[in-house]
Amino acid sequence: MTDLAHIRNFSIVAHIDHGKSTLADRLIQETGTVKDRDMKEQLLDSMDIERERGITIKANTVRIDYTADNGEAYVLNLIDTPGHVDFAYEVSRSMRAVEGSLLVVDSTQGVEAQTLANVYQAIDADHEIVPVLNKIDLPASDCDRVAEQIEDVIGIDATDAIQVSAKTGQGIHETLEAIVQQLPAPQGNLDAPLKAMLVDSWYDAYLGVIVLVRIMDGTLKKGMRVKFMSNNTLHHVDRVGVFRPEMEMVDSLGPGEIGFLTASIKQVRDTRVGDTITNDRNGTEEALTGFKPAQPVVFCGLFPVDSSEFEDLRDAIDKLALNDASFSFEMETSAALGFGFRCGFLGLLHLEVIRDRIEREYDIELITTAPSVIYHVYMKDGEMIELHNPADMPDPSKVDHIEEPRIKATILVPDEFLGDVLKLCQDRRGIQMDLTYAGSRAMVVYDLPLNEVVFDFYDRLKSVTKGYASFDYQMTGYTEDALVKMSVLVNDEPVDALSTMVHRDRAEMRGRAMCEKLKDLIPRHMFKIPIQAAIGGKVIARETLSALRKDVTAKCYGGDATRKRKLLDKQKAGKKKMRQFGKVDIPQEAFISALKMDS
Ligand SMILES: Nc1nc2c(ncn2[C@@H]2O[C@H](COP(=O)(O)OP(=O)(O)OP(=O)(O)O)[C@@H](O)[C@H]2O)c(=O)[nH]1
Repeated sequence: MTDLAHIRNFSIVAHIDHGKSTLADRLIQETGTVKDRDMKEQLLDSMDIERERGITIKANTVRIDYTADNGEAYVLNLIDTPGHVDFAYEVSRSMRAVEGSLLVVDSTQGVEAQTLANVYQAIDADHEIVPVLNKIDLPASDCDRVAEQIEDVIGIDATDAIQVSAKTGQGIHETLEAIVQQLPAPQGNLDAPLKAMLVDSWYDAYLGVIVLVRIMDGTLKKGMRVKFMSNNTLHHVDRVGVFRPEMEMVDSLGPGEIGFLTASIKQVRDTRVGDTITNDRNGTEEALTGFKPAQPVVFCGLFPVDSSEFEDLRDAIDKLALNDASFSFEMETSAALGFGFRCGFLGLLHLEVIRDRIEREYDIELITTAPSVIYHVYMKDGEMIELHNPADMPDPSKVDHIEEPRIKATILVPDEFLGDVLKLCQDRRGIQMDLTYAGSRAMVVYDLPLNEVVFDFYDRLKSVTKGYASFDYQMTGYTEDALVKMSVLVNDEPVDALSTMVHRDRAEMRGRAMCEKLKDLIPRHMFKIPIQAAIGGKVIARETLSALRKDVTAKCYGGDATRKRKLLDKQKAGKKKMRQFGKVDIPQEAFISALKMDS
């Protein structure tokens, strides 16, 4: 157990790609926590998928021993937090477990939307904040400008900001000294009953659920019985340890310390993030406050391309859910797609990550239906229905009104792209709330329907600003609007998986765009195929795909039989990725591409 005065707990807050993981690696390396030869790049991004995408998804933790220039030995606990907007909730909970933050800003870029969102969370959690200007090895680095920006936009003193290159190691020693000197030591009472915060939990195939904890008061010991206060469940603690970053068992953890416990817990769902852990008898009276479970906000259907893989998909989803309490699912049947699952996610990135993992780790090809938000449908009889799937929309004649979720979006963008950003937000039914400047960058705040953002807003934003805009959002609440369900009929058969909720004023435009897209995406068949968009019984847009005999072998006449066979095989493989609707084959990518808008 380490005495409180020699502990420093901190997190690193940054915009995506500003170098948070690289800095963490360097701190670990500089202190000899990991031997040089064991050092892999981006040590804390443990999942392959994270490494490939270069984003940190799960909050990770490491305990670092550091002997400071004053000769004293300190224990530094770093909790690494994710940087993407979907995981804002994970950021907020890990913030509560530490007393300070390093605010990392890329000195070639400056403050971005997620810098702001994350630093405000740190300020909310009463953190002491140490500004760090990273990437000073790059010629485009401009520390004075960025320090000024931090002061102007965030309002914290950046005169003593540490200048760092996480790449070369310059400034790392100064960063470690600042952690020890500027961040406060944790407080806590060793003699009080155990009070520990459940910061995070995940499933490990060997040890069961691993629970990350921050000890507030008292002692957590191996062999003791503890109570999870939210549901009064009792558990026998069979291991206590710390991350260095690999697991190291210890006998106990005391106030201010961060580590983990295992207690033969089978499912992540049995551990609520933010819960208070105490002794089974004579425990603490007061639980920690302020935590709520993460709520999924984006829903979509996942169906196997090959319907015989449904059981494999169920298995994959069950396993993924073991480790991800924020991912929800239930079985769904679609007339068009057969058996599958309706799944809920924290946001689009979360959706993509889960989808990729199913495809890659479990080798199941998926059809993903259009993402949808949760609508509140108020019926004339006073009932309110939460609509997760446009296909389940009740009879409109019985509906009184519909409410949709809205968000407050903050976008930071260089001046020259401002016009395009305003147009994009306007086109997505946005209401401008604020527009300010920080140097040559504009900060715009918009009130937008979440529905207009979940799909391809982020992609569009990146493309109209050549990647220079940054974006962050928060849910604000539900408001009523003129929303209708638009169905799509291919060859007169409704394709339920393509149903969407749209604003009445835009339905026609959307319907037309969707029919045109589908016309390009669906291959020609031997008969004419009408493609229609409809609201209720009324067709609002129509395209016709003309008939064609697609003879791919025509150009190989008289020729080489193997080439001919190869072409036919290739065509067969292409077919596998299609689904039949009535008599029409629709390729998998149509379900997503048809919904992308060009505005
Ligand atoms: N030249 C230079 N490149 C750096 C430095 N620090 C980080 N990088 C590079 O910047 C990119 C992003 O760094 P990461 O550490 O992955 O950024 P991050 O903030 O952790 O990103 P997320 O984990 O996705 O939030 C990587 O390609 C790094 O190699 C630096 O000091 N100098």
